[in-house]
Amino acid sequence: MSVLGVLGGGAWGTALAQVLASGGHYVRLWVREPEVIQAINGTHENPLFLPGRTLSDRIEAVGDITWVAEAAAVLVVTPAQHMRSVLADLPRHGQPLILCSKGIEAGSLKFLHEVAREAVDGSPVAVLSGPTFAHEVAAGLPTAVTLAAEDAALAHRLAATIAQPTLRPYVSTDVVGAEVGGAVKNVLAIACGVVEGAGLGQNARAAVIARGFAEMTRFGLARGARAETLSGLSGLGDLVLTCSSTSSRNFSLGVGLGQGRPAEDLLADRRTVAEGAHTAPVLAQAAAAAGVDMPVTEAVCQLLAGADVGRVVEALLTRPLREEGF
Ligand SMILES: NC(=O)c1ccc[n+]([C@@H]2O[C@H](COP(=O)([O-])OP(=O)(O)OC[C@H]3O[C@@H](n4cnc5c(N)ncnc54)[C@H](O)[C@@H]3O)[C@@H](O)[C@H]2O)c1
Ligand SMILES: O=P(O)(O)OC[C@H](O)CO
Repeated sequence: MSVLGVLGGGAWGTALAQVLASGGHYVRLWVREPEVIQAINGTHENPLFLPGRTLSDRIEAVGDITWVAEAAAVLVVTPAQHMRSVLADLPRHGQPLILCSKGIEAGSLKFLHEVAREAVDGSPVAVLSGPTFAHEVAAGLPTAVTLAAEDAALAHRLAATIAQPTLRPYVSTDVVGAEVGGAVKNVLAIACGVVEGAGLGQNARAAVIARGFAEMTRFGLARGARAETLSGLSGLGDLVLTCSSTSSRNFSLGVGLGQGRPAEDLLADRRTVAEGAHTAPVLAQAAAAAGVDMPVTEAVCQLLAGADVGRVVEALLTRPLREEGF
């Protein structure tokens, strides 16, 4: 068994640490919040981000990022917009990085694997993504993910390292495809939450999932993703999960928007991240730059900016008719 590093002691970093430690790995978990470090090392719990789960004593929380640098591999689980600054402090040992966050960097419009390559020159980069509610993974419930790296041998090696009886990675070399699915589904989950919050019905939710998947596919193909990745775990799989459950922070944010509550109120004071709120405007810019039409994403941007739900829905439904397809 190896010593593995995890950057980020939120729900997902903690859940990944837990499933890896339960399989026998020793995990060094870099955590920003001193009170979380104290709780993990003292009472084996993370009440702030993953309440109600007793954690393995093979997890050691550390506040000094240099302590995770020499791990056999480092899982990067920071919010997308903080990945570059966190990685800037990671000493370079050529250790493989497995990116587990979902988003696109604001400003640069870069995918996270591009951010990581720039921030940690010389480290091989992989992406882990898929339908993975943290509390279920931490509870040992069966979960399957995509693990993508351009170097197929690296992807297979990392998959063998992280695979557990309850965590089954499927290997891919389509890094862009794995990233597109995770980033776009968060925005579409907000849209599905709006449908729920505004009481628009289950037909409307299915329509948003199907047409949202069409727009995910359009964008992904334009950016070099492969269709089979987009219709796999990290794309359609995660879209279906996140668009169907209030366990999703993005879906829940959408429910609030659909009920007419302002985004700034819904986002104020929260310690947890709803990545779709950050990704939506960045994705809209990236889509415009690629010449891709993403009407559901545009609608989410308008709702986050305070537009009236009824007007946004009416505008979506009365666009010129078109053929079905991507
Ligand atoms: N929670 C899940 O079920 C889940 C599953 C798959 C992927 N993800 C992705 O994992 C990433 C992390 O999400 P999470 O759910 O673990 O987080 P979380 O919402 O549980 O916790 C917030 C995290 O943000 C960190 N943070 C806040 N401000 C920061 C800063 N300035 N610099 C660095 N870090 C800061 C906190 O330390 C904490 O780790 C996101 O991209 C998310 O989309 C989450
Ligand atoms: O709670 P959400 O909306 O951030 O979704 C969590 C995971 O990304 C689901 O795969």
